Amino acid sequence: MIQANKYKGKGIMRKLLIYLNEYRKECILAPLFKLLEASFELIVPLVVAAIIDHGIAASNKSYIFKMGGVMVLLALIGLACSITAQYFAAKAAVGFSTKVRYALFSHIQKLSFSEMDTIGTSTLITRMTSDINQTQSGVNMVLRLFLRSPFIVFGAMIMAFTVDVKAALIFVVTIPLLSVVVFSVMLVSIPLFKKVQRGLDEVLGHTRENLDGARVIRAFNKQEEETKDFNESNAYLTKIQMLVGRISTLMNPLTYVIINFAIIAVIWVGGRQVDIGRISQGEVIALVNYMSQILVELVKLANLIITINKAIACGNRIQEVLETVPTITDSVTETKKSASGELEVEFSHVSMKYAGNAQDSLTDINLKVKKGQTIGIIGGTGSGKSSVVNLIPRFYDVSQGSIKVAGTDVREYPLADLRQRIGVVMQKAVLFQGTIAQNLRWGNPDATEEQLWHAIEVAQAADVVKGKEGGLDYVIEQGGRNLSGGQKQRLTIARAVVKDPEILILDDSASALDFATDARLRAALRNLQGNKTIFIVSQRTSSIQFADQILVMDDGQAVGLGTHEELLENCEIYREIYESQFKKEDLRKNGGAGNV
Ligand SMILES: Nc1ncnc2c1ncn2[C@@H]1O[C@H](COP(=O)(O)OP(=O)(O)OP(=O)(O)O)[C@@H](O)[C@H]1O
Repeated sequence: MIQANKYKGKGIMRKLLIYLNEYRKECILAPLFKLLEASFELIVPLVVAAIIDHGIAASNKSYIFKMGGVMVLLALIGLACSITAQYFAAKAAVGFSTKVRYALFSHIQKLSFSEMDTIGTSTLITRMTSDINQTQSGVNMVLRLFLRSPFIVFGAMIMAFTVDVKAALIFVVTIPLLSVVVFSVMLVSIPLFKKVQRGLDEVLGHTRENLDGARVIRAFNKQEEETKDFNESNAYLTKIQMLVGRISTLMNPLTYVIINFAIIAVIWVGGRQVDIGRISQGEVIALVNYMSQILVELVKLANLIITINKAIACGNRIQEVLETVPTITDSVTETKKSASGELEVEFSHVSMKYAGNAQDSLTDINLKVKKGQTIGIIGGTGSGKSSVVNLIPRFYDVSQGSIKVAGTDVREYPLADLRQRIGVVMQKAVLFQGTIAQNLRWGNPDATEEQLWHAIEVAQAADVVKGKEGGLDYVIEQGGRNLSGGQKQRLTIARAVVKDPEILILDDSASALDFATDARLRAALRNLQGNKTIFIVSQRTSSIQFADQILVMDDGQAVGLGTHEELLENCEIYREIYESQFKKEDLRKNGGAGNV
């Protein structure tokens, strides 16, 4: 379940239906043409009756041909109506799904990290793809069949009454009986269809996870186990689908038994009416035809209701995402100017809890960072280092306390203004399909080639770019898959430098760099123009030991704050980390570390 969701369950899919507003004309014309088609269909049994009574009975060939022609004409008009209805229904349904897809995509862009964490990427992909497709076919079917099928059922009954009241009474008994069978089968199938849907979701989720982790699966030789797991969810899906299939197949024998009995009754009653001269033989055939039409339409109606149910379920799931209120909103339109003094970033009694977590991930963090300072953040895995820096650009919001950037609370900035000041290099290096130059210009579309090369030099990525065919024009493939992890890391650092932010955050982003390159990177960052404030998150003391201040994190708490020397003196955790690594570095005789 989506936590931030404010879905109240009322007005099923109502919010989605506004996306049909622009297609009102199509929503009226499609059912209208379907009704026209149905009206012509209802005339056909009468034409057949006329052919039997006046053509065959009187061996009047020209009459048979004439009425045959009428039947063909009726069929052609019906076909034209049906195609027109299909055109309007498809136009409305496709237009609807395009708009919903756009709305959903735009809404997802507004969601903050917190909602993205809670909903999950794979769920969002399902909403964007199969759920929208399902609602699209629901809208299409509703527009075409929702009026048509009941119209034919009642129309055929009324036509039967115009033929003969006594025989038509059989319809009055048969229709409810048929309805009970058809709708009972439908009622049993609907929950099973929901299970099928869930089974499909599971198979889809399994496939996605497997494809995402294909390399790890092979590396760990887990292909067989994965195939076995997949088979299990696939077998479950097959089992449920077979069950639904079996129940649905019950519908045919049952309905045909009822219809055949009804037809026998019609022929019997009709025959007697023919004997006493009240109706003709052709009219008896017309009654039989009407009975068959009713059966076909009731079955269509039951399928339609199943499709509607599925569409509503999918529509509600889409609506849930659309109704998820972003926790971080961009309500401020103008940055309030405050006297910042010399402080660039200030944490005051900051605590933070992730949605769905029982405990705070950060507790009472205080930190004052002056303009131009370099801050190192160190601590064990899961100690809260990334959480600290993620609060500065408001990827998440504090639960308590406040964070100020240049003297103003981060919540009082328009988000774009705040994030424009900050360059973030995330732990996971992500690049997008396009040339290296295009990727580097993400934060500054007007950057000159000279600026790009400067940033590349700073990020120690010159060898990477020069080594690629085309240099800056080298095309990075989707997800940066034609680059190594370290190459990606360097390019993401260069991308942040091109943005020329006031505050630069490097979240463990030099982990793939060797010590010497890491040291050169830090020296280059220090020499950047514009007195930048730099946050370096790292697990390596060598990466942060020459920072102006070092924040030591442990289990969400700041257990130390000071310079390297001060911390060695009075912070046990820092000392432990340093000593454990210092010895290793010493053994390796790595002279590159710590020269900044
Ligand atoms: N998106 C999230 N949702 C829920 N809990 C989270 C989320 N991100 C982090 N946490 C939790 O918050 C705590 C701090 O995580 P954080 O990522 O800040 O640690 P870290 O020090 O950066 O770790 P690492 O060095 O391994 O990256 C951890 O216990 C983690 O499980």
